[in-house]
Amino acid sequence: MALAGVQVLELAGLAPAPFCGMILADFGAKVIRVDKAKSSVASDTMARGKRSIALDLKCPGGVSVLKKLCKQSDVLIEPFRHGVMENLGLGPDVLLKENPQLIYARLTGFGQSGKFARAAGHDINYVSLSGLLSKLGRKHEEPTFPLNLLADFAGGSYICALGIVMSLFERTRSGQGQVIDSSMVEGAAYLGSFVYKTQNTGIWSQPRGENLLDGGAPFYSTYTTSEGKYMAVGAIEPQFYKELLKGLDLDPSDLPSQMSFTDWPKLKKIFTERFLEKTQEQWCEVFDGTDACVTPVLTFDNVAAHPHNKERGSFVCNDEGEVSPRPAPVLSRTPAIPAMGRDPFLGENTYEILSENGFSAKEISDLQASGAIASNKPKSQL
Ligand SMILES: C[C@H](CCC[C@H](C)C(=O)SCCNC(=O)CCNC(=O)[C@H](O)C(C)(C)COP(=O)(O)OP(=O)(O)OC[C@H]1O[C@@H](n2cnc3c(N)ncnc32)[C@H](O)[C@@H]1OP(=O)(O)O)[C@H]1CC[C@H]2[C@@H]3[C@H](O)C[C@@H]4C[C@H](O)CC[C@]4(C)[C@H]3C[C@H](O)[C@]12C
Repeated sequence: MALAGVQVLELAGLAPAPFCGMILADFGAKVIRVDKAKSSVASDTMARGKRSIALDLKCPGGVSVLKKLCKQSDVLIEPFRHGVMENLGLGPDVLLKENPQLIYARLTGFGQSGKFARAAGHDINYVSLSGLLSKLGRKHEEPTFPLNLLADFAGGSYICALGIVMSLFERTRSGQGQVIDSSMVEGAAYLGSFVYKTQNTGIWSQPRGENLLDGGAPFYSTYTTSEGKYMAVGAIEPQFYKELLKGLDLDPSDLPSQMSFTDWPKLKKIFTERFLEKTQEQWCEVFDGTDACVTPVLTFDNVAAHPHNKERGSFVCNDEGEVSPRPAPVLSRTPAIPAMGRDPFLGENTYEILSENGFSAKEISDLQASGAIASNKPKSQL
């Protein structure tokens, strides 16, 4: 796999760092999640392919274990607000001095500097500060956030993973590590570059929810079908719009012109009424295989069984019967091979990780006795 041979330490966090670690694990990195020794519940629901070590970083023994692991690792991902790592004596100055090749990824909401650097926050706060939340939502409604996808995972996990991979690539030339300041506010804003950089084109000239791509246009929206399911319509270009009207059995000469936005509410009403005439399956029969850009809104229950997704194997099922998306993108020679086993218990792999990283059996039992580490495995594993 593409990241084989890369060792990553992921300090346990809520959602963005776990997904970042999972991406790296899916593509072959050896990802070690560092859990709290005193914790009993894992909040990491994206632990695929990871192992877990439990350390108490509030005690000197735990800190020195982490330092030693960092000396032998390529990447550290830390998910705490600014200042937490420094307070633990594990700031980048310390760790990069000991291992100048370390890539020290700091995945936070507000970044390492600025007024909010030490403030608590969640996805919705980061999207709001990115400017993008002001653009999301239906007409006359409050801004609507797309679950916690935009900042946590797209602007957070993915952007941070990209930073890590770029740093690994650069390190092959310079031999040096570096610090990644991955702010979810900035990651989300950066993903919104298209929206920022098209502000003067006129496509956002109307209030929120009344524009081309924010649900204002009748040909870029969702519609309810006769049995209460939904179809998604994205027929922007005139040739595709023509196919849409054909599928809906509407005569263009009876309708206002496509780009007359003052007529969009009227056109939307016509489309709404038409979509209510058939079931989702019937509309798929009409539109599948055409260029009308009309697709069913699939649910988690039927997404894996959809013929297109099934043919490509876009979803995988693990040993526990849990269906989840296959890692993307697909690399032709070194594709990701997601692990199929269950997630690790907290501290399940503490002993094996320590011994792999050069700790003797005596050192491990001393650490255990001092409370610096914890394990979910019986001592006979030593
Ligand atoms: C799905 C839920 C998660 C929702 C995601 C939400 C929408 C987000 O937006 S996540 C993004 C949050 N923001 C960030 O990550 C930005 C950067 N981080 C922060 O700003 C902060 O970390 C913080 C605000 C998120 C949290 O602040 P907090 O004060 O708690 O933490 P920090 O200041 O960072 O400091 C950490 C302290 O901990 C110490 N530490 C760290 N490691 C160790 C160690 N090894 N040993 C000792 N000490 C350690 C560190 O030193 C700091 O100490 P100090 O404060 O003294 O400095 C999910 C949320 C809950 C989940 C559910 C739950 O877990 C129960 C179930 C579990 C089960 O397994 C699965 C189902 C669950 C129901 C589970 C389901 C979901 O996962 C959740 C609902």
